[in-house]
Amino acid sequence: MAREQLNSAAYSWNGFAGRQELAAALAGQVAGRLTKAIAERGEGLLAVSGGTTPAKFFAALSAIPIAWDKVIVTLVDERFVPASSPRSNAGLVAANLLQNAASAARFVPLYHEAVDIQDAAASDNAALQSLPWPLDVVVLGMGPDGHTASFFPDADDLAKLLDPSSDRIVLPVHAVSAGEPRLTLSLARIVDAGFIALHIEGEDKRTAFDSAVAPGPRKPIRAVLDAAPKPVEVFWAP
Ligand SMILES: O=C(O)[C@H](O)[C@@H](O)[C@H](O)[C@H](O)COP(=O)(O)O
Repeated sequence: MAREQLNSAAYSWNGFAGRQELAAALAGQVAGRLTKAIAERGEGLLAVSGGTTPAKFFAALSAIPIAWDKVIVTLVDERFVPASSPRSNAGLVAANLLQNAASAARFVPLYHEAVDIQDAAASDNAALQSLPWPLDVVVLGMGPDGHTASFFPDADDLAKLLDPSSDRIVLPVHAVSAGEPRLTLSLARIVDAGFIALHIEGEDKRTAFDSAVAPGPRKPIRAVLDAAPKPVEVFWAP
């Protein structure tokens, strides 16, 4: 497996020659971590991101025959739209990950009808308390602006979203650059995960990542790297 290993205290770089090779490798890692969690505590808790990057990874993971009936899948973040919307991360996960062997998993969405995003976040926060925290696996994406989850640089209350000591599970997000209002897991819950992967593809994302880890104004992805108690595993392909 042709991969480029670059390490630092905050992250471990796993570079792949192609996106399909990355998808197979990341899916294997995630499946292995979930299987270990199931062996150790009887269940596995996985949070995945949406967007345009994860589809190949989701398809590869969905086909791996682990004990999916003991896996709970939720979202790192969600747009404030119903699952029927083409913008829905729940819809993306349903169509690409909760298929094949993985169709046996339990899915916990973030979106539900609510008066506004604050109400939706508050009821999510209550509902998700009962999940078997901490996350065993979280798979993050990243935008060219260095956002991850829904930690957009122009978000209202960004400091609250990035507070590593927050006791919140789900927070509301208002950010002009995000498009619609968002629901996001807090940074505190994300960095508490047993395995933190960052899945990025393309030269623009590599440039954005290199910029985010270089000295200079701190971008949201850097807040995650800084707060994570163990190196974040970065998976990248051109
Ligand atoms: O809801 C979302 O959009 C994601 O959770 C978000 O954090 C995503 O990972 C990045 O925006 C990258 O998105 P792309 O994969 O589309 O580049």
